[in-house]
Amino acid sequence: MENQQPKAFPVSWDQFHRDSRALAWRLSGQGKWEAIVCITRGGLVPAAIVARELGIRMIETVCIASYHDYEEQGELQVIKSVDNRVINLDGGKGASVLVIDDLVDTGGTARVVREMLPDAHFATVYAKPMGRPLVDTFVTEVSQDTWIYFPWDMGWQFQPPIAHSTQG
Ligand SMILES: O=P(O)(O)OC[C@H]1O[C@H](OP(=O)(O)OP(=O)(O)O)[C@H](O)[C@@H]1O
Ligand code: HPA
Ligand SMILES: [Mg+2]
Repeated sequence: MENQQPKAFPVSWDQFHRDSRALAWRLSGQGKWEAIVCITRGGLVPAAIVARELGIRMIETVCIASYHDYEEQGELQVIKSVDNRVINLDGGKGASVLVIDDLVDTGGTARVVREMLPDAHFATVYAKPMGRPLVDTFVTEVSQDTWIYFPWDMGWQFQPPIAHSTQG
């Protein structure tokens, strides 16, 4: 599918690992969480890295899909909600829960999860300006007109030399 966003921010596995570990460092000074709720599918990878770094072994998922056709945002679908055993930890509003996703873009996904767990700490690796107010901790901000290319969506491809694209 053709890229709709003017700017591209490609992320390698190595960079994603470093950025997720940087997120864990930022979180490590901010409290103790009993459980991680990761927003699938993009949140699965940073959640694994943060869980390893912070020693959290209770991992729950909330399964949400909104971008059904790569860069086209469709209707937001909650495929699976948060289990009551996790919602009911520590007062029922998520005070001891860390919610993790790969990024916030418009903030639509984060808003839905915040309604489920209003007191949870919300963390993402990347944030765009529209979604940023919904996130408590993130690592890198990119502009709203940037598309982030994650390593699990990418493959090796021949790159034409720069000179070819600058020739008349
Ligand atoms: O802030 P928003 O505008 O809601 O966009 C951010 C969400 O979109 C992507 O998920 P997507 O719905 O594409 O599903 P995926 O995680 O399975 O790729 C991304 O992983 C975030 O969860
Ligand atoms: O910039 C993005 N990259 C990948 N997935 C996304 N889902 C929403 N925004 C993005
Ligand atoms: Mg997602």
